[in-house]
Amino acid sequence: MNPEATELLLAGAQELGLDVAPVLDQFAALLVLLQEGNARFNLTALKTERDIVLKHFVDSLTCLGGGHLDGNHQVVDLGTGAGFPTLPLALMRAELQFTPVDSTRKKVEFVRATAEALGLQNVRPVAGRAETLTRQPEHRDRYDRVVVRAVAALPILAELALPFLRPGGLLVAQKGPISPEELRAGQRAAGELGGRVTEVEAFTLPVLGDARTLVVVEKLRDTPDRYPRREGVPNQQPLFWSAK
Ligand SMILES: C[S@@+](CC[C@H](N)C(=O)[O-])C[C@H]1O[C@@H](n2cnc3c(N)ncnc32)[C@H](O)[C@@H]1O
Repeated sequence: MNPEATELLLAGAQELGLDVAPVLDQFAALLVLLQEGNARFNLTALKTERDIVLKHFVDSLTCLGGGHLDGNHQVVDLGTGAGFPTLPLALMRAELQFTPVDSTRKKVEFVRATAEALGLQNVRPVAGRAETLTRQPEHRDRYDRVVVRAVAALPILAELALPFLRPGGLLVAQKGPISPEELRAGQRAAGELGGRVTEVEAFTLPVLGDARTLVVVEKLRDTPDRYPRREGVPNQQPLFWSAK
């Protein structure tokens, strides 16, 4: 990792109250693996070290804000893509057990190989769509937390994520700015699925100052059996929301 990127990672994490120094070598290794992976199969649009450090690594670490992931939790990362936020979070929090999920097999294989290369014991990737995985007993009502970054609008996330959670579990959604309409639809969808939006916290990304929102949804009771609807329907017909 070049000196500027190293400095930005340390400073960005510090702004979040985190010290990445003990795992700096692993972050540097992750950067190389990501760039190699990108050269083979276009995994992420971010190519420069500066962008990867700020918009993938530091951005992923903002999921630790508010302490919602503190503890020994089983965590699904819904729509992990090239491993975000799972990989940065797993480097920082050995006590969290991650199940990154993605419908694209080549991305899941990349995350598996990368976690192994980094020596991460707490990452067990799974390929599949959330709509189908949450119909399987080993994934339904099982997890303490779902984290998600940059996957879908809140009503869609609620339908895809809440079935993974046990009652009492939390969905922690890291998003850009959220419109009042999306939030209202998300609140109604959460209620329909057995949950409740408990927190909406606007903040800015360290160094860059981009607007972000952390939305937390608590699962209060079992999700009705009719959810999630079949593959693709949550995206095509989001609950309580027609804006796309
Ligand atoms: C824009 S990418 C975001 C990736 C990553 N979370 C990040 O922040 O860089 C969205 C990912 O979600 C996955 N995805 C979308 N809908 C999904 C579903 N229903 N089940 C599983 N994965 C899904 C896609 O395959 C894609 O890799």
